[in-house]
Amino acid sequence: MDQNRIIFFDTTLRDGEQTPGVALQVSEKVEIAQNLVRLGVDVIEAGFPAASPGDFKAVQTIAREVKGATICGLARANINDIQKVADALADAERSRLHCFIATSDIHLEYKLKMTRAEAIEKVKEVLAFAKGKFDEIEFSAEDASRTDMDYLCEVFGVAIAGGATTLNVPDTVGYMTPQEFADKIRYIKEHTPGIENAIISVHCHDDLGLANANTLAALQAGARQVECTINGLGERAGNVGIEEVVMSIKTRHDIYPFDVNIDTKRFTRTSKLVSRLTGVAVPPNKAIIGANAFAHESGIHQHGVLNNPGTYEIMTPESVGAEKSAIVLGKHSGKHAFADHLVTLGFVFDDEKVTDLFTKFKALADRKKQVFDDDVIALVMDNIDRKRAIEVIHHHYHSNEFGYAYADIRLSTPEGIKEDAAVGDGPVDASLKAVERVIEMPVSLKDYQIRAITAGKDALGEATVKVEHEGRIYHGRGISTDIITSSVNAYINAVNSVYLAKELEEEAK
Ligand SMILES: CC(=O)SCCNC(=O)CCNC(=O)[C@H](O)C(C)(C)COP(=O)(O)OP(=O)(O)OC[C@H]1O[C@@H](n2cnc3c(N)ncnc32)[C@H](O)[C@@H]1OP(=O)(O)O
Ligand SMILES: CC(C)C(=O)C(=O)O
Repeated sequence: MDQNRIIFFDTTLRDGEQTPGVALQVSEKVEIAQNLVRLGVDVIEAGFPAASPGDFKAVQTIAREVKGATICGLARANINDIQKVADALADAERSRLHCFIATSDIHLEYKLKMTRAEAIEKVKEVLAFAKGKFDEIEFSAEDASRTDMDYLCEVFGVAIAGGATTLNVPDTVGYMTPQEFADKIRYIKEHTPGIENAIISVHCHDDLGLANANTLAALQAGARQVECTINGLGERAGNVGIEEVVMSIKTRHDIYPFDVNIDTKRFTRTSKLVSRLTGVAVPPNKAIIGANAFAHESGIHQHGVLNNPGTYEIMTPESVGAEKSAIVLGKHSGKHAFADHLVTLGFVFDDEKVTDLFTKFKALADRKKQVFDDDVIALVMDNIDRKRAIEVIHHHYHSNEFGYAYADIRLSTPEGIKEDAAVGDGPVDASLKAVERVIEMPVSLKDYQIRAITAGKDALGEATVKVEHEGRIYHGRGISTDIITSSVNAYINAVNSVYLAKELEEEAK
């Protein structure tokens, strides 16, 4: 294999599942594994078969159904665990045993209650048992980064003699710093018998927020396998996220001249899938996959990005499969971004009018965390003396405990006052259907979200909707203590945006 090719070993389904509160079903693990193959990972650590019958089943099912990557199972240094991995991986296209034992003095003394010599004997014994049962054997020295270096090299030498071809150096407790970790990898390369025929792997935890920096430093020092997870999931502060390592290599290829075989355009969708199935939300400010990774809120940045995204973006959102850069209007936004946004909403004004609206926008933004499209539309409407096309005159609904709901609505529309009624699955569905019947405009609901924006029993509920009309997306937002009213208002606001855009288009002709 190419000397600079990095092997990606994904452990979302094993260390990632050790994230507190996460327990995946077999079918969910298979779905994630299939997506990992599409992403291009080389090895999938599908689980720890001795941990539970469910984990055994998951590893076995993935081994049977998921082709295109090596399937790996974790085992302690004991015969029973290794036999379970062998049984679970019997039908794998290519199988790998990942056998580990802790080697630091603190783990040996307090956890395993073994001497250094006994641990070495254990490695010899279990690898002799494993020999011939797998296509590949990986050996990990748990807590390697806090292990005496000469002892670590001795254990690795024994593992290589026992048939291991990948030697993993876990920074189990995320204690390393980049320079120090790189020095350890070089030391291992220079002092481990037989290492020239093996691959050095690293497995970095993020306890000090250094997992990616440590991984990259290890690669520079000669490691060629990276153990990682989707969304940086994993025990405690998690493992290094695959997207961070890959995009560091791709973005700084001048410093990290490595070859990777990962389809980076799949990062965002894979991240969303894993977040949905694990129930672990991705923080908005998370590098590469966070919702804000390509969002710009401040005027100076927005001005730069509008002229050339490269001023503030070191990779394109498309390269990681994210939606295009977002210009978020808020109190730090500037006039360039505001004027650009007016145009995207269909408003074209002279500079004097834009300046006047911008002053009012700044005053509004000082009072609100984020200014949405319908806030801007309302601001414009109030200042250009234009009536909203549709207003609610009356709205009434009722529903029963079986989910059946009825709603009627009376609206003032450009064609006069009109009313209609509808039934639906719940009061929101019935109310929006009633609105659709009245407005007779082909709009389709693309997104609908509801959230409480204040606390307590009288909390305000905010509904946001996205509707599509003739290939364009329009946004609407509504706020009320009654979430059905919020939803109807959000929908009507989005429809008003459609009317307004049409009016302005007509005027421009
Ligand atoms: C750094 C890592 O992430 S390692 C992977 C960690 N992942 C997990 O632990 C998840 C799955 N684990 C489990 O379901 C359980 O811990 C099991 C099924 C593996 C074991 O459960 P139990 O038998 O109840 O043991 P328990 O978890 O309390 O203690 C761990 C035992 O494994 C032993 N052990 C720990 N690591 C190793 C090792 N690498 N090799 C051999 N034995 C080990 C401990 O000494 C202890 O043995 P003891 O029971 O004889 O004292
Ligand atoms: C099993 C090993 C590789 C591990 O998860 C760790 O040390 O963190």
